[in-house]
Amino acid sequence: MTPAARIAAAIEVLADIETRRRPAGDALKDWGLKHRFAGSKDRSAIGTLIYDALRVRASAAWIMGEETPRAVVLGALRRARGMDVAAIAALCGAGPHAPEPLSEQETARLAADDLSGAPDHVQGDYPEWLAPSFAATFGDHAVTEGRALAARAPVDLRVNTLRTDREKALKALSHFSPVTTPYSPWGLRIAVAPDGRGPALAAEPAYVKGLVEVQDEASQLVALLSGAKPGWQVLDLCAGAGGKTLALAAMMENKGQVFATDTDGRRLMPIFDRLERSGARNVQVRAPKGAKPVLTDLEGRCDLVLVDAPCTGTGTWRRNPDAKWRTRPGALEQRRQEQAEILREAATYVKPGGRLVYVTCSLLREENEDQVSAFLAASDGFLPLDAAHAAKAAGVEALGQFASTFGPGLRLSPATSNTDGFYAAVMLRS
Ligand SMILES: C[S@@+](CC[C@H](N)C(=O)[O-])C[C@H]1O[C@@H](n2cnc3c(N)ncnc32)[C@H](O)[C@@H]1O
Repeated sequence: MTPAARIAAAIEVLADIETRRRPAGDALKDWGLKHRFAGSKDRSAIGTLIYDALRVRASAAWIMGEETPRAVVLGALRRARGMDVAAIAALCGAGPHAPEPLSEQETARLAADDLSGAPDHVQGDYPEWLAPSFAATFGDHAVTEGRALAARAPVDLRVNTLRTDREKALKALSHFSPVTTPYSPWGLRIAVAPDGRGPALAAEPAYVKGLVEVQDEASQLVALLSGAKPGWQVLDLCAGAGGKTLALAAMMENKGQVFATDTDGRRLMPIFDRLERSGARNVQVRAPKGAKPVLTDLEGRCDLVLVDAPCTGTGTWRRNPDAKWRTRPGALEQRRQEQAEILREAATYVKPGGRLVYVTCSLLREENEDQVSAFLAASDGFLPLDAAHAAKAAGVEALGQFASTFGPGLRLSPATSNTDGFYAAVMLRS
């Protein structure tokens, strides 16, 4: 396919996403099935363009003066790709499968690229319904944080210390030119190519042999902050596919026990292969059994309970630009209620002298500091550990600079720590 035909295809797929409210991945897959002549490079280029368009959907539509899929894709070529109007004009109308030629108005709007007068949520490319939460969390930095969340993310890997060390992993992956991450002692970072393609890791020997796992640096850091030690009894209450579970097992050097559970058994499915690959042998997966409790024996027994809570996922928009527009306004309140319930339950498994660590991949204070403060106010016997202290104790003193000013815990974000957005608070039970 020509570059112009790929743009026309991206407009078509974006129309499908918007009119049928479909996840981008599903719409792209369907398009590929119906257009078998398109090769993997074509599909990847179309997908990258759609994700770039979703990153800057609001600002692209604003500069174009309309919200049609065509306007969003053309605006994104300008705003996300930095193409000038002549380059965009050269693609439109270039052959039978290209988008229609630019109109005079489109040419003028692309040339002006004018965001003056746009509200913060448009300038920062986040949903209007989240504007009050962004303002409450970031104040004057809301646009900066939104823009950083609208950028592409690198691929971060966690070196699995059960199998190797960072030097050896760096060598094994040297053909991808990885660099070490600034904060996590286990982190490697690989830049994505200008076409948006990341490294093909699934077939990479270092990955297949479990030397590395894909995990954003912030996700590694919140596991590190938990302070898990060899020999501990640890409950990973919202284990999902096991990203944090694997990091905890490595921190514990396979000594002690990690209990990994999740109310959604399907989400736990990938954990079994991942455990096998990683060489983690101290993890017991407690899959849900209908209404039958599966954790009763752990009540009051755990040194550490990690709550990697369900959340709006605002911190991961760099990797899921689709999600920022698909999340509905009611979701924040629903997540808040779930988080409060999970925290109450999690507290029952912590032994006296043990710790409860609350984590989200959201940046919103309603899901983070406010949630933890409300839990602490309502529960006897838990005290927050100062964030700078927790960071120092975990060997990542530099994270103290990200201590929250709204309450307990610390917050990482693309704009401040150049990671995904995460929040973590450590609470100690007396
Ligand atoms: C942020 S995800 C976990 C990600 C995972 N820890 C990782 O590192 O890959 C949150 C998980 O919480 C689970 N969840 C939701 N409500 C729950 C509850 N009441 N108890 C336990 N898990 C719950 C969801 O099914 C989801 O898998």
